[in-house]
Amino acid sequence: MRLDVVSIFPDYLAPLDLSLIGKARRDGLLDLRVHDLRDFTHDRHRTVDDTPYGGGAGMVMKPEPWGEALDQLANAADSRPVLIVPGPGGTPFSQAMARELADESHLVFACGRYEGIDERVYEHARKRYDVRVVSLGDYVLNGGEVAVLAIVEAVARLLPGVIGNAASLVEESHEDGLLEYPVYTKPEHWQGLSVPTVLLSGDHGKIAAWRHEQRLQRTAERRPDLLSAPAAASPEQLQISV
Ligand SMILES: COC(=O)c1ccnc(N)c1
Repeated sequence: MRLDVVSIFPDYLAPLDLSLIGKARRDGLLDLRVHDLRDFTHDRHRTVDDTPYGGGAGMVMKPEPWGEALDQLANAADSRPVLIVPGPGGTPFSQAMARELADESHLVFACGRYEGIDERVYEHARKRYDVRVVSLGDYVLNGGEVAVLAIVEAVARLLPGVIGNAASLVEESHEDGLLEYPVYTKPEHWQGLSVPTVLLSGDHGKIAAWRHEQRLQRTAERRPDLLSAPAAASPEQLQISV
């Protein structure tokens, strides 16, 4: 997968050089390139923003640098890329969206700052990209970079070979509509607290059943909305106590 990120703060994306994502890049599983938007300006001050038409507070990102950057990246694409612009007014990001994006061959991320990007950039980009505005939740950030870090990690970890043991992707929260079960490791006793005995039994059937029950309990307690989704049964139907 090819990923391009355009930002006026490219150093914000440095964490993508670390850990499993960094290893995936070094192993050639991920072709991730970060670009400085100011490299697509041509004035002495490398200007990327200006005052908003119609007045109002703050500054708006100018269309020319974005247009040049996105045209250049589209020219480098083998197929129609997906352009993801993180923003509070976007489609809520989800594990399902992460899985969908993991099947794409080329993702381009535009990190907005200030009061946002001139709307004509979105219109222009739609000629060559599948444009999607994506939100991490109902809150506002100063820029799209933090959201890009989250989205790239959620997507990249689903790519073959990125996570050493693909089995660890199974039964994760949201993978099948339920939250994950509680996990334990040595020591068996700690601060007067012990590991549930079923996990020491060696009975894999009982352990699997206990873990599934725990997932249902946790989901009912923390995210009952997931259980009320059409695809899932209700707690009563699942015959669990809440
Ligand atoms: C500038 O970007 C944001 O404020 C943003 C991006 C993604 N999700 C959000 N909830 C906010």
